[in-house]
Amino acid sequence: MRVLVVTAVTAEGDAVCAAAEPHDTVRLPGGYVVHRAGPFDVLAAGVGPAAAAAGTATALTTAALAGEPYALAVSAGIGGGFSPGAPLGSVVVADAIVAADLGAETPDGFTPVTDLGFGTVAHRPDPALVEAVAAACGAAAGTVLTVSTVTGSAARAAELAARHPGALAEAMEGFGVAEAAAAHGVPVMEIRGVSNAVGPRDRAAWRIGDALAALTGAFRTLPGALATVTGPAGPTHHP
Ligand SMILES: O=C(O)c1cccc(C(=O)CC[C@H]2O[C@@H](n3cnc4c(=O)[nH]cnc43)[C@H](O)[C@@H]2O)c1
Repeated sequence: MRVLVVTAVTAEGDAVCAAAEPHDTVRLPGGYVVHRAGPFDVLAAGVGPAAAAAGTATALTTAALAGEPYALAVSAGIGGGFSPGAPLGSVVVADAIVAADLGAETPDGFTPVTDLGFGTVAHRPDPALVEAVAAACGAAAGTVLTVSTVTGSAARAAELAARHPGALAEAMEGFGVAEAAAAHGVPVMEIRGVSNAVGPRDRAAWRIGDALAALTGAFRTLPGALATVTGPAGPTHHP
């Protein structure tokens, strides 16, 4: 069973690869480079949902055309944590991957695109998979928001928390990975090591090293957790 892991940057990809035995590197169309370690094919696709979707779609399409489709796509990296549920250095596993700013501003406030009659704003990973992975790595499970603008104020953090009561973290790629995975009928997950608090900008308080170490720890437990839910064949694939 092979798992596609999509990160934004190389440092996050390295943290995932550190959890498994590295083997080779594969080049994909578009200049993408996939580092293979244990069951993980790790692709640093760039920052933001569009880059994540483009990279994920390229990897999934390449694998499908080769007759070796992925069993699971995982969006992984560092992220901001909502207090008090997601402290710095902890891990969050998404039970919902939600595009928090995909919509329209109206006189009554933000309106998601789904309320306007089109699109999708949420993907929900398999609950059994979420539960098993979160339990194995000691993570909290909750909504992970995908934003195109990093939250930098208490007011915006409060607005997001009010609109998404189950939100534990925010990052910038999960929804892009999930959209591409959904288009290919491939199950999706999102796993974040918490590097900073969602709220007022405070770069001195970031704990990127701790978040990356937590990510490595989570990926060490992932193969065992997946096996308990799916068996050796991996999650159900819907071509
Ligand atoms: O300059 C800032 O104030 C700032 C604050 C947080 C994150 C950034 C980034 O440019 C990192 C974006 C990168 O890392 C993920 N990430 C990490 N923390 C957050 C967050 O609090 N909100 C959204 N994304 C975050 C994200 O997935 C990107 O890949 C700058």
